[in-house]
Amino acid sequence: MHKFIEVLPDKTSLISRALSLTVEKIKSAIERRGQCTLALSGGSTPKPLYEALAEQSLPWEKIHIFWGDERYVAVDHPDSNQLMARQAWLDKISIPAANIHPMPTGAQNPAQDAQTHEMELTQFFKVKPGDFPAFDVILLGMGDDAHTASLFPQTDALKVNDRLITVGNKDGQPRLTFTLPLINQAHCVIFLVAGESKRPALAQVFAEVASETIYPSRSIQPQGELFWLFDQAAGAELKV
Ligand SMILES: O=C1O[C@H](COP(=O)(O)O)[C@@H](O)[C@H](O)[C@H]1O
Repeated sequence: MHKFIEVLPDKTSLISRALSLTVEKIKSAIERRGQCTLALSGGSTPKPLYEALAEQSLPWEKIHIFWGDERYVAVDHPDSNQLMARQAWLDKISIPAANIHPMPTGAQNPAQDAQTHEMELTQFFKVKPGDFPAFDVILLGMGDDAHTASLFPQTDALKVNDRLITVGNKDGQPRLTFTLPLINQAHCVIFLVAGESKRPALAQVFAEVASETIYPSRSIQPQGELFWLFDQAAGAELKV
């Protein structure tokens, strides 16, 4: 793993750096393999990045969009990660509908939807059951509790290592999420972390010793590159 840490002066610079890095990684995947597989994060931090990506001129037909996690709500629900990305970005560009691969949430059975999406990924990447595909780029955020994707502290999802997709648990509410081994198979993972409220969790994520069960973002160790991008408010006190 190659790890890079950057503390940007403010949120605007953070988004601008995330934009240039994401575009660079998308282009290099397309140059190498003819397409890019990109997994999105949800929450509030990446919205301006998605708005900026909507203004880019990229070969959208060569880009396949996935989500690293999804709240278990209907696609038109305000909490939907898919809805946020569609409104900020995907509905504004000419991308083939077949290139958008949302996590399904309609079966009223999270385990069944997780299994359906697992099959979609297995077929898309043409991997054998039990093998983990390598995404070109996975965007991640980190919550104040150090969760990432929907891998929350002290939950069963953290222990799943034989599947691509599992059911996360946010205070008793189900979510769908990439598993740790799927994230860690990626060529490039980019964390975007903004705001002072993230400082206590970050101190533990970057501490020499701390629990990965309590601070799940510590477990993100991809085989390729790992970028941690912070704004000053989040990263000011980091000792790295
Ligand atoms: O619930 C979620 O939270 C994290 C962090 O979100 P943020 O609002 O602090 O940026 C996010 O990465 C994840 O995808 C989302 O579902």
